[in-house]
Amino acid sequence: MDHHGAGAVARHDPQPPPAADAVRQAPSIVSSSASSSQQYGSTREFIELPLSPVDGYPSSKVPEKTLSSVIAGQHAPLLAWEDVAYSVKIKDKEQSSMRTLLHGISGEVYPGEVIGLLGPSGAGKTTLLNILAGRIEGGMLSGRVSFRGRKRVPGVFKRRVAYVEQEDMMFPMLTVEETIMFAAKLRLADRNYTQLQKVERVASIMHQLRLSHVKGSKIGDALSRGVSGGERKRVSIGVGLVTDPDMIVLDEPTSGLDSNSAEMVVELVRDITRSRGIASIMTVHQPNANMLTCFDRVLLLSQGRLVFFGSVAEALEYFETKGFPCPMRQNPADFFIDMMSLNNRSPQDLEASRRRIEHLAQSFSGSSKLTTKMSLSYGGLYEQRPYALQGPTPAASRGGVAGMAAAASASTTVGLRQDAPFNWGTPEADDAEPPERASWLFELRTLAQRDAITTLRHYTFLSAVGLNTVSVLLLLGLLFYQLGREVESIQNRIGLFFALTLNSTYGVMSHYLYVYYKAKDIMLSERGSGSYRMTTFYLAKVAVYLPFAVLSSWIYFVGIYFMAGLQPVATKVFVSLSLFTVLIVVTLAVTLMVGSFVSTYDLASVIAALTVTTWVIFGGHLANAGELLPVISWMQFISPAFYVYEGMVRTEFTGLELHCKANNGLCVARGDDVIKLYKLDQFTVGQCALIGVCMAVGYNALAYLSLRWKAKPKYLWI
Ligand SMILES: Nc1ncnc2c1ncn2[C@@H]1O[C@H](COP(=O)(O)OP(=O)(O)OP(=O)(O)O)[C@@H](O)[C@H]1O
Repeated sequence: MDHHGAGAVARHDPQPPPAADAVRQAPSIVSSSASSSQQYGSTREFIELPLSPVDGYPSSKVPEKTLSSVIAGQHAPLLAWEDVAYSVKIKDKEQSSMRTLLHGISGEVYPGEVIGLLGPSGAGKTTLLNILAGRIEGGMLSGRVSFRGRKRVPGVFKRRVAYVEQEDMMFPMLTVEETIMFAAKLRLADRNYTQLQKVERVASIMHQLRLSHVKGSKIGDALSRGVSGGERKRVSIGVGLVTDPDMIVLDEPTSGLDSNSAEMVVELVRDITRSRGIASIMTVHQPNANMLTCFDRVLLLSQGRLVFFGSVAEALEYFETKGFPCPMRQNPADFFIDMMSLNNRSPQDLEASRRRIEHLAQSFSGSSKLTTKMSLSYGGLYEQRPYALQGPTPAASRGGVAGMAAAASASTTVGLRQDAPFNWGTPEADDAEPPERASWLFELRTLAQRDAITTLRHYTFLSAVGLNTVSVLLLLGLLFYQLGREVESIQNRIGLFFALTLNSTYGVMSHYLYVYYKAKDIMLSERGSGSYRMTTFYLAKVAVYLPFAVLSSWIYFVGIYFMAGLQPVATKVFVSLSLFTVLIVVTLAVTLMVGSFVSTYDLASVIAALTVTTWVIFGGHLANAGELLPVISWMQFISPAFYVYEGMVRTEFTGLELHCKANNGLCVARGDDVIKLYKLDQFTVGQCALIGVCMAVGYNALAYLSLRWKAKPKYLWI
């Protein structure tokens, strides 16, 4: 049977299909956020569904408000894509060439529909999903994608589409409720939603995703036990749902889950899709037969080519007409994957499988192109959607493969009137403006609050900082204990300031670089959805990290100062501590700059260590500041350690009277002479402090700019 044949086009007003007819369960509306236009599935009522699966095909739960209204009233696809092709440059030995990962893929998804992207490994599922979600970077992209009948506006699209990544990017130390609540606070404008409304929305999402019983549990990770993998995935979905999106895009939501959890995730996505009248597209590596029944349509990909796009029942029938019937009792998904996989067992098998895939892709491309053209180029005509908007009937789900095939024959293809012509040009006014976002101050407060909680619950980090503080205090305090005023104490005093400079810079870099990378990974994922601004992210980090860094270093600085018996003069203590604080601020800024600029933690830690080493080498202690070769002497002037070290040494030695044991002509009895001897008299203490403050401001500005530059998504849009 040719599904696209003109004979199959039902040119009549759309009628609810049998699956929707079977709906008899009255939904209860618990909240409403009607934001979309009528044409694109405006039934955005938050409809609470019974939460446990019912016997048979779950579409019996689909409320009339959603599926039937989608079919009867909302005609245009939510997202449509035409001739999408994608290639990347690959380097093979000396030569570089282009490799095409997707060959002219077309399709569309309607409100209320769940689409499954299936195919063997390497078929291009994730690539296609990323293109449709507006998350593809690099390479060459062509074709057209429309959202709500118009060309996509990146700023609007990314806030109307929830993208659930394969890796769950969440803070392990936050609870389930906190994770979704922070997402709600950051993504919903504080002007438009009260705190109570956000709390209610979060509670409702947790209820719908069956997370209420674990709302107080931590997310966890490989190092700390938290919620189960299935629950974590549902939290990721919940985070995406807080903005009440028009579509959810999920990359391998079942990966790493046991079959029960995987099924539950897919079923919940289907329920949410139906109840909210939104659309869902997901890649699933190997769905079982039950999961397959959750997909209204499957898009089968092999070798980057479209092999089939339609309901499972239609796919089975289609393959049968092509001479490939699905064996009895075989999971249709496994059958599809077998049909689309290259068989490497022997050269003959490989060739045969290659020909089969080629044949299937070619057979489908002619027919699919026809329907795509029909669906994209109408103008008030009655047109047929390639496939009816209906899941397999209850008979299909209960009857396995045979049931599905029977359902396919029995199904009535619904002709849909597509009133609104596609327009690939300028978006409509209401689609051009992104939804209002949280105010700058509210966002900063929320991010700082989240950072403070995650840092305070990061026990490994806190232990590392605590251990460093205590061990440095004891080690340096005892090593330089009560230096006295003998002339030998000059070396110890100089050594102590060097040790303090060295330790504070290494300590800050090593501790904060690691936590920053963890937070940056989550930020990059959240940035893809336009969750918050870069300024608030950066300032929140500084606002939370700086007090930790400064307080911990104050503890050992003040302790060591008095243990070593440095000059107990209030102004000297204050000036030295201030200079030391400036060094901590600059070091943190450079840490954030390296962390923002360098993509991987491994490389960043090497660069950070190199930076600190250079600072310390040119810090004025290891080499006499006045004796350096002119070609490298300038490096001391860009080292913050040099100014801080010089400032602290000058503060301590100014006015210091030392005792010479024997007057053998080598004794330097005045601290001021020591400063001259070490050539640490190039700048006054005030100048050192001022230059340090300027460096703190400059490095922070550079850190922010590099973050902006590197974190700016470079997605390709068509
Ligand atoms: N940027 C890239 N450069 C080169 N090759 C790439 C790139 N991105 C993807 N590929 C290749 O394109 C093919 C399709 O990748 P994709 O991740 O989309 O497959 P998939 O169907 O999602 O596979 P899986 O189910 O194993 O995740 C693979 O062979 C992959 O190696």
